[in-house]
Amino acid sequence: MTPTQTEVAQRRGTPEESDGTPVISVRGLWKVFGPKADRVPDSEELCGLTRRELMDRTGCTAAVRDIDFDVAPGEVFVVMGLSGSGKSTLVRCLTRLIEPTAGEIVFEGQDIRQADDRRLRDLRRSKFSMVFQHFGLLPHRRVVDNVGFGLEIRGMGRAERTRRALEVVELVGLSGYENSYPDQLSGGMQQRVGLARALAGDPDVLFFDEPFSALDPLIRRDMQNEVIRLHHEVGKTMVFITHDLSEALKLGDRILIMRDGRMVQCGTGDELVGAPADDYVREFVKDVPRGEVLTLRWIMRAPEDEDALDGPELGPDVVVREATRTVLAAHRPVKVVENGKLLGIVGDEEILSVVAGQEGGA
Ligand SMILES: Nc1ncnc2c1ncn2[C@@H]1O[C@H](COP(=O)(O)OP(=O)(O)OP(=O)(O)O)[C@@H](O)[C@H]1O
Repeated sequence: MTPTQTEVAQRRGTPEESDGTPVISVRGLWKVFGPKADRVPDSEELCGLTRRELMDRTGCTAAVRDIDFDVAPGEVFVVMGLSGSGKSTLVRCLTRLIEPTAGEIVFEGQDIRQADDRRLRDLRRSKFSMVFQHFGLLPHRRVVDNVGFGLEIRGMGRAERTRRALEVVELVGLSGYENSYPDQLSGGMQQRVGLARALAGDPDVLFFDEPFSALDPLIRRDMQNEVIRLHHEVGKTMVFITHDLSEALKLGDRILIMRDGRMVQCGTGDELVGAPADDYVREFVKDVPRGEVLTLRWIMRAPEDEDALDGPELGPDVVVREATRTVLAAHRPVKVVENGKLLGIVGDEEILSVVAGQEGGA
């Protein structure tokens, strides 16, 4: 499934203000499984081996290899890759559910790798929340008590946690089901309980590990829209793992593509589609409808002497599909303008070449 025009427009409409300080900053992160794993990141020779060679030589698997990235406040940051590319390991390293082998993960000015048990417990209880594919709901507890479970562990009194739980139950659209038990709910509804539970403690960062993979396509689409809606409402920073490109494009402000433990490219959806870093990414994005992802910035051209410059104006970040009607109706080039400055022009030819799928890309 590809994102619809409205969904893309919705995403474009959620810029988050930021002072430029990342919420999470990852540098040189490695996770190597196997004997004497520590020696791998330090050895130029071992780092140069393929996965297979490394396994044969050392018995080790480098699940995450020398990854760097920053997550901005309020951003939906997607980690995407095929099965076995290292997505889960990477994201579990961020909260130290898996101990990284090397590298740095800075959160609130501190390297999470240096955190002692107490700090780590505090981070997991009040700063981070996870939503997994398997909902992990407690079967003998009602929805409201499942949602309030984390608050109970934190020591919050019954009345207060029930009040908070009911608030988030409403937020995720489960009002009326507060007193149901998990097995009385559909898969999609159970995942809404999982979402509510993750939101209840008002965390700084929500981590999603393929949360919707087990849901059927229509419910999955609903849940994706739900995440977009919740993100609009609560503006939380989210790190979302998926192996599904259309899900990544629909949800992600930026997408990090992994292959064999390495980062292949990290960028916005239009950057991945407009300028794929290599053949691997190019192959990944080749079926994406370009008009729904590329913006005018990618297709505009410099005006020439004979071009009329009295056409309508549009911003460079308008998605091609949304600009099509304006451009085709204008009978003269549309000016792409940012902060009063003419960046370029777009005419019928540029639009049609993308919509017809002929535009060249990188
Ligand atoms: N505990 C472990 N011990 C040894 N190797 C592991 C361990 N956990 C993961 N791996 C290996 O690390 C690599 C990355 O696995 P990971 O589960 O992170 O990938 P993934 O992209 O999340 O895949 P999937 O989408 O199938 O979950 C794989 O080759 C996997 O076999």
